[in-house]
Amino acid sequence: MTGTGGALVTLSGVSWHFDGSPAPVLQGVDLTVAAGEVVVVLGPSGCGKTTLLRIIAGLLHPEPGTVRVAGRAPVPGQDSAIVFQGYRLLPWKTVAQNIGFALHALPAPQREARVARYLELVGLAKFAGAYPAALSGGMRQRVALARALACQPRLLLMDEPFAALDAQSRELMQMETMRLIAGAEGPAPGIVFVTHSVDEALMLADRIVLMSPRPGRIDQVLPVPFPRPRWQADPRHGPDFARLRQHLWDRLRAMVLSDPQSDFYGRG
Ligand SMILES: Nc1ncnc2c1ncn2[C@@H]1O[C@H](COP(=O)(O)OP(=O)(O)OP(=O)(O)O)[C@@H](O)[C@H]1O
Repeated sequence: MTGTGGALVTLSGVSWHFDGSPAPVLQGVDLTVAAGEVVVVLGPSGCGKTTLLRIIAGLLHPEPGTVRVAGRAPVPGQDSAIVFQGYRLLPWKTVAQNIGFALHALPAPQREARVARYLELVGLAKFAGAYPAALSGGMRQRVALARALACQPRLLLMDEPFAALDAQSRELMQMETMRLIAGAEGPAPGIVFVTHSVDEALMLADRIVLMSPRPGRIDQVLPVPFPRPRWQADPRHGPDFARLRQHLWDRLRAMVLSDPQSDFYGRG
């Protein structure tokens, strides 16, 4: 799962300014993501993390700057799959239909076989015919993850996917996600994962990209050295975890307290 192979994603000088907004959201972002690498983007609220994901997905075109996924400008829905915080399942479709929704290009027998395989992988085979309303938050997020993985994307974009879950479900989903990705067919996808949680970043990332507030720039990039699978040799009680955690918190606190636009300005 560490970053082997060439760059899957390359961002060069990426900036973004919403029409009518007083300041740019992103400025001069340079970033690469290797095939199979997990890059976690961490930063204060409003620093442009979701905007960055939308640019990598090809939903927004940077101005100025370039983005390449596997060597070309990204095509939405073709070069990546996205998992959102709010699941975005279709309530009128069953679990199986939701997972198969993006697989319409496959002939029916192949589509059904693939849906069955991913239902099995996320442990929801018994719920194939259920509707999202009948599922818990954790189960819905597993369906959303299965739907994304079933497309066998080379790039998986995850936008605070577990933020709405309770603490136990959140930790189980972090663990499950790493297991599912390792167990999915084909080469492991590159992952760009957005979060506010320092601990989540440290448990999931090969590298953490720490962003500064408005306009969002890369403040620093930290390699995370803990071996995988991380829930077996749990690094959370070791001194290296505590040191990295402290470093990230100190930096986040300093950036937020010195940001004149932050609600916390002047409290430091
Ligand atoms: N469509 C839009 N038009 C104008 N401004 C926008 C639009 N979408 C987002 N913004 C603003 O751009 C900034 C960055 O938004 P973005 O959602 O990318 O940040 P974020 O880091 O993901 O935020 P959070 O951590 O709170 O989810 C915010 O100030 C937001 O209010």
